[in-house]
Amino acid sequence: MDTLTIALVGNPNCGKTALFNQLTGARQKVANYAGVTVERKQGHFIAPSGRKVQVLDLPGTYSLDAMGPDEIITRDICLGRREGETMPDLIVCVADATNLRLHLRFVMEVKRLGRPMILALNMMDAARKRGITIDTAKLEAELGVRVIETVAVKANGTADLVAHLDANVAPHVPDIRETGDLHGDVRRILNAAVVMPQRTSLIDDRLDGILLNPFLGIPILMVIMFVVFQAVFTWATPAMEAIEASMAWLGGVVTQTLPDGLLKSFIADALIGGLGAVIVFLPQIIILFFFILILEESGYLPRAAFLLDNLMSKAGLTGRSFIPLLSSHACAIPGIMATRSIHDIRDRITTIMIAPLMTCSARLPVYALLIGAFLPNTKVFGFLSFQGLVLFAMYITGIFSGLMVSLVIALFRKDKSEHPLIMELPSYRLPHVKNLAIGLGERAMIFMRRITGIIFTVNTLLWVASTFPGKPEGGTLPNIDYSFAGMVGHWIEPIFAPIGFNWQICVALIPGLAAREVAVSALGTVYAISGSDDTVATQLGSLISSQWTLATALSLMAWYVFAPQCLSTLAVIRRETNSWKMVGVTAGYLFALAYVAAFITYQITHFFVGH
Ligand SMILES: Nc1nc2c(ncn2[C@@H]2O[C@H](COP(=O)(O)OP(=O)(O)OP(=O)(O)O)[C@@H](O)[C@H]2O)c(=O)[nH]1
Ligand SMILES: [Mg+2]
Repeated sequence: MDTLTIALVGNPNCGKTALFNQLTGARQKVANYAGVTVERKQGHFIAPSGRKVQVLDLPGTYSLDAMGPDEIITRDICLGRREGETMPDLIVCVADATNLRLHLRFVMEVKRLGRPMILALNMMDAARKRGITIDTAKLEAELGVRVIETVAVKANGTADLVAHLDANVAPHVPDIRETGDLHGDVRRILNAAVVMPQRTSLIDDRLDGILLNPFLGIPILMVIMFVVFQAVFTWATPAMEAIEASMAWLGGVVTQTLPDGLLKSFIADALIGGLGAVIVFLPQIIILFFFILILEESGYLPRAAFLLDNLMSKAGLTGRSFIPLLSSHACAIPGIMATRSIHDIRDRITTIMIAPLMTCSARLPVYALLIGAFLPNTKVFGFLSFQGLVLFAMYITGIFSGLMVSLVIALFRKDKSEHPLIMELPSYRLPHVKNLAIGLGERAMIFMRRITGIIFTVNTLLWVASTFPGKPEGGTLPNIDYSFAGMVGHWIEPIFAPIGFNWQICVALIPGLAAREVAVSALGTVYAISGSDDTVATQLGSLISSQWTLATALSLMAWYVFAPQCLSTLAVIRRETNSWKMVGVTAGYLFALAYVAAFITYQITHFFVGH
């Protein structure tokens, strides 16, 4: 069968990726703000007749003027001018039906390319709900382009589009009747084909009146963040206890049934003690992402950017840095990739350098372990979880440090030009329960894949290094003290003694360089191996709380705010900046800050608490 290649182009946030996912069954990130997609993505589907349709999803652009790199890339791809890229047989221009005034301009620009195209009039559900009536036939006639209605977030919302692509109609090249007056053309077409309701979206205006209110805006933002971290601690408890209990049960079974030896040690110490220590945090990760996904879909996030713009520009950051920094709270890697939308190179470098300071979800297990083990589970004012408050403070510390570092970088900058924030505020939208469930399932899968992938691998290596060469004749200490890992731990301990880290933490920090949560599994393994042979340490929290001082725990938390304990982040910095020097500078300053912050935290706590 023949293959049809189509490219999805359009303004940001019109639903290209949602359409792409719906067509191809992919799971690319969709969110309700501009600039979500930063890399071209390819996929395909087989239409009912057996025809293969190759689909290309592109980053959104506001125009095709050769202004910025994104615009040039999109235009070149449409025209088949890009090396290694086949020219699409058909351009599917996607437009948001609720915002045609803006989006039609882009359609007209695509038309001028003189390539075969159709218009996917997306978000028709939202347009109908708002009382916008669009006469598709008229629109088609006025535009001279085939128009197909779509709802990219509904199961069969793309049926018409698929049928059209399948029908093997000869691709139609629109007639270019240049009037030269884009505005005039758009106005004429809108007048002919679209009837807008008297008032557009009362709900949006009302909500913005409250959420963007100069006095209420920031406090509301604070309350929202606050609630998120409260929920992470309070809602997760039952599920976490259930996982802990099953780990303990499993540990019991293993100790009773397996004979002493390497296999038993591997299962009990590395798998149950090590991986089990991380898996416990799955419920908290899910709850955190539950809120992140809702915030992303609702359209609130760009409003938060608007509220914080003033603060950010005082710290020398541009408004464009907001979305990359925000994504970095899930993971710094997509965050750093999202900096591609920042055109000013120095702004971009600053954003890349501070992205690792935003608290990514891999830090959650580390913080949650330490907070849960060392800080009292008390209520403040009778209803606020103290542990939730501390977690909130950890996130704020990350953001605040990022702003401070950016301020310092700005001091060294000669060019003080400012870039005002120009950002479209999308409509508010209720998240679809089904999409939310799919999104959460995805996050759970990613977490489990990390556990069975990198965490398992690195942790197994650590178990080997902690088990061999084994206890010498007449050795009195636990096995691990004589192992390779134990030797290395004792060897580097003096470097970390001033910040209160014992040798076990030193051992855990090394595999923890691969990924942050590995430190938790590594501590689990190290303590499980050190423990007596007939019990399996399933409660890492209670174990460390009896062996470490508060000063050590807080110092390790401070360390984790800054330390670049993630190889993938460093690799992506190298890829995005194409410079090892940037990797060195970023890793260097982050390690230095980590050491200083941990040192200060340790010494101060030690001084006041005395132990
Ligand atoms: N109600 C409704 N919402 C939609 C529809 N299509 C997409 N959305 C929502 O619109 C928002 C933007 O969708 P995306 O697919 O991320 O948009 P995009 O065009 O890929 O955006 P960029 O990657 O930033 O260029 C998301 O909140 C989607 O859930 C639709 O047909 N109806
Ligand atoms: Mg997209």
